Formats: sequence, structure tokens, C-alpha cells
Amino acid sequence: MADPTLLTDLPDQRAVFRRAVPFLAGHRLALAVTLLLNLAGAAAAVGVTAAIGRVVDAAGGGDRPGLLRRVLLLLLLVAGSGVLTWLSRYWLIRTGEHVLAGLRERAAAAVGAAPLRFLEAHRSGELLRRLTGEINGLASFAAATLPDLATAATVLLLTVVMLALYSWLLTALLLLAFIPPALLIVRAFHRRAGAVYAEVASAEAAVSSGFAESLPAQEQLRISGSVPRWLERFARDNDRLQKAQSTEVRTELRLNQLALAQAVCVAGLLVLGAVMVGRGALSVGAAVVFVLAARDIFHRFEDLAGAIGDAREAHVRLARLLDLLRVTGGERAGASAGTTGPDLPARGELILTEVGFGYREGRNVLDGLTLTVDSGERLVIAGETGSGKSTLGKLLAGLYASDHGTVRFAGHDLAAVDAARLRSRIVLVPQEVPLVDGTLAENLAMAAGSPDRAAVARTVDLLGLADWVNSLPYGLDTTVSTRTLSAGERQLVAVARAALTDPAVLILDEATAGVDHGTAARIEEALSALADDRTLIVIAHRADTVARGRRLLEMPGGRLTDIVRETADSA
Ligand SMILES: Nc1ncnc2c1ncn2[C@@H]1O[C@H](COP(=O)(O)OP(=O)(O)OP(=O)(O)O)[C@@H](O)[C@H]1O
Repeated sequence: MADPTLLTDLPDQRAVFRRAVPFLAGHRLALAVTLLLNLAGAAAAVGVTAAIGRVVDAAGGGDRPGLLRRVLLLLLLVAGSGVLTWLSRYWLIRTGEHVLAGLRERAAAAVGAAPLRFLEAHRSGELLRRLTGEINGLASFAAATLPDLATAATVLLLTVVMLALYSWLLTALLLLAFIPPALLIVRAFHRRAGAVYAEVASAEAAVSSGFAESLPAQEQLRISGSVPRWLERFARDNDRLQKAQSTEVRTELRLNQLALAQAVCVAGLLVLGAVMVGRGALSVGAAVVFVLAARDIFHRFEDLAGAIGDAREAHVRLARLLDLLRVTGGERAGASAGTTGPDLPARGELILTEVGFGYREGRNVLDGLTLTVDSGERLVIAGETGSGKSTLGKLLAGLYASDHGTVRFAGHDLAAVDAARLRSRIVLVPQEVPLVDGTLAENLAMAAGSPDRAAVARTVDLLGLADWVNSLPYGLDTTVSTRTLSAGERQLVAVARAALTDPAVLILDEATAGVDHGTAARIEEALSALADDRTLIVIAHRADTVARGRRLLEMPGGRLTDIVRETADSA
């Protein structure tokens, strides 16, 4: 079998930012404005420190007009730096929100268009975590930490440049004493952080998966008395998460060693500065600038180091999101936007040639299946439980791609046909019909071509479902969900959706198994009446449904082998 490409727990963290660059297209102007504002704000902030030094020197020299001018300049710089910093933060947050909204849309569309096999191969909590948790985490990073990080980095850089202009010797000594130990501490942190944050994200995903998958099964867990076992499994996942979070805290605490390096540097700077002022190599104002700027450097470095943990976490989140986009094809711009490829004819025959398919290596559910279903044919597929009937239905509907051979509709290989176009021609009504939370009308309208309310109401009448709809508290406007409608009622919704699509091929996979005989017969009659020339493939266990087909295909021994007999109706 052809395994789908899977998500990785610890995705590739190399060149994450370079790989994220294509997602910034369309935001370049906003990013350029943000960068300029950030530079201007940082320059004004650094200018404030320099202006204080000049005010001190003017005061010391008794230059009153000069002092007034410098005080005015200082006030201007203070006001300018405040306004510019606010503006740059605002633009950065706004741009970040736009970029992330685009990413969220792209990821949701990519997962929505991902092959069924890919979705089945992952725990739903894992996908949920990447679609919501990772993006929400990135959003809070962009709103809370990134602005501090950007300001701290720019101010740090410009402060060093300014200090070098005063005294390159003192600046070099300051940097030599502080930067190497600081970098060693940060590097040691970095080495551990990638794996630590990825483990936290993966453990969180396991906990949400446990909830996402077992909450809908609570009824079954109670019936079978399996709640204690479920709690044990949850305790294991929770234990793993708690250990991962403890390691995260211990790793982040290592950054506190920076405080020691700072204290040593401040002491050294004070002694050296005093000596240089004493020898006349530095003015008092310049010494003041050095002390203030050095404190600013340490303060900003601390901000940076404090944010490094968040930045590393955001880095892992971004890597996990990019992994999702890579695997689902969402990296390609416009990958899932609109329909592409040739339109499909309104009617056509379905031809399977040498089709092979399996879920697991070495265990084929279908093997070398060749079959032609003529346009307008009524075909019943019957067979024992687990023989592969639903799998065949999904292959015919293009929900799975075959491992070998081809499935063609009207001469078009389904593997190469645009999914949206395919859904408007071939519709599968499955055994289990999940609903989305919303009104009945909204759920019914989830059919190809997005039918309007009038079309929904017409179809409900046509299928003879008006009495059922009117029996609901608010008719079509009743809020429904998978839990509030019975299995049979959900099948009615799916059948109505299929009727709204008016497809060329309708595949009913035990689609009326959940409704009573009378309703089932009414629905099937209505469906037949909708389009006489529509191909109808009915997957069934029930003898009465089987008898209604014109041609019967059996799957003896768990393998669909050949057409076994024509039914009585076929004449
Ligand atoms: N998503 C899946 N992943 C792995 N194996 C699967 C999956 N879906 C079905 N199978 C396996 O493939 C085989 C065929 O399943 P399928 O649902 O097609 O049978 P079926 O004939 O429709 O059964 P039933 O009559 O019970 O609906 C079974 O052995 C089943 O366990």
C-alpha cells in the first residue's frame, strides 16, 4: 500500500524562518514600515541616553543657553522615542495578526483538502493541536513577545554603536567581558530547548487527542465499564506532559546564570570608568552615558534572553505548522483555492481497471478488481462484514486513491480530477454521518454548489421529509449536531445533501440502514425519481435492498471478485 506522508512529532527545525518567508508575500510593505518604525524608535531611545550625557556636560561647564538647547533636545527625543516605539509595536502586532490569519486559513484549507487516508492516519487531537494550539501560541508570541524582542535587539545594537563612538576601548572591554559568557549560557540553552519544547507540544497533543477522541465515546466507555482504563491512559499522558513541562522549566531556569555575568561586568565598568575620568580620558557626561547605556544593554539582553525561551517555543510551533503545511500540500500558494482542471461531463460510466488497495502492507482489501458500471445503471454490492464494500465505495467516490490500477469516470482518471469537480459528480452517502454544529439548513446546504435555502426547502419537500423537518422545534432553523440527531435522522440529512448535489453517480453505503422500512423505501423511490439516468450504487447487507438492484455484485470470501448474478429486477 502507498502510505500517506505523515506528520512528524519532532519536525525538521532547520531553516524554519527561511521556509516561512513565502508566507510573508503580500505583507512586505507592512513589514518594511514596521522595520523602519522599529529602527527610528530604537535610534530615538539610544539618542535619549546620549542626550543625557550632553546635558550633564553642559551643566558641568556652566553653558546655560547650551544647557537649555540640550534639555529641549532631550525632551524631544523622549517624546519621539515614546511615540515611535508605540507605533512600531502597533504595526508589528497588526502585521503579525495578518500573517497568522493567512497561515490559519491556509492550514485549515490544506487539512480540509487532505486525502482521507492522511486524516485517518493521525489522531484528531494532533491535527487539532497544530491547527489551533500552534497558531494560537504563535499569535500570542507575535502580540506579546515579538515586539519586546524586536525593540530589545535594535536598541542593543544601536547602543553598542553609540558607545563605540564614545570610547571603543571601553566598549570592547565591556563586550569582551559580557558577550562570551552570555553566549555560552544562551547556546547551552538552545541546544536543549528544541527537543524540550517539541516534547511539550507532542505531550500536549497526546492529552488533547485523548479528550477529543474519547469524549464522543463516553457513552460506550460507561456501558463497557472502561472508564477506569480510560482514566489510566489519561494519567499516563498527563504524567508525560507533567515531566515534559518540568524539564521545560529547568531548561529555562538555566538562563538565570546571565545575572551573574552582568553583576561582574557592572563592577568592572564602574572601576574602569572612574579611572578614565580621573585621568581625563573620559568626560563625566560620557561616563554617565556609559553607566546608563551599560545598564540598558544588560536590561535589553535580559529581555532578549527571557524572550529566547518563548522564541524557541514559537520556533518549534512554526516548525510543526510548516510540517503540517508541507505534508498536506498547503505550502503551495493557492493550493486549495478554487477548482482546477477540466470540467466533468454530467453523466458517464465508471470503469475500474486492475484496482488494488490495502490499508496495511501486505493485506489488500481489493486486488486486481476490474469492473464497468454503465451510466444510469442500478448496481447493488453485497458481501459479508469487513469484505471491503465501504472501501470500494470510497474508491469509487475518489475519497481514496487506489494503490494499483485506475478508477475512471467518463474517461477521466479520478486521481487527476479536481476534488471539488469530482464531488459534484460522484456523491457517497456513508454509513456514519457526522454533522457540524449549526442549523439543520446549514448542514443540508453543505452540498456541492452551495445550494440556497429555497433549494434546500424544495429538496426536503421532494424527498418527503417535510413532516420530519416540521416536527423539529424550529424546522430548518433548529440547531443540530451529531449528538442531537439520531443515526437515522443524520442519514436523512446526508441523503438530502446528495439530492441537492444532483450527481451523476450516487453511492449509498448502507445509507438507509438507520431508518425504518417505510422511510427507506420512500427515500430510495424519491432518489430514483430525481434523475432516471443517474447511476445508483447501493452497498447493502439487507436482503430487501439487495433485491431492488438490477445487477448484484457479491464479495465472497472477503474479496470482490466478479459479478455473480443478475437479480430478478434486471430484466
Ligand atoms: N480506515 C481504515 N484503516 C485500516 N483498516 C481499515 C479501515 N477501514 C476499513 N479497514 C479494514 O478494511 C477491511 C474492509 O473494511 P470495509 O469497511 O470496507 O468493509 P465492509 O465490507 O464495508 O464492512 P461492513 O459490512 O462491516 O461495513 C476490514 O478488514 C476493515 O477492518
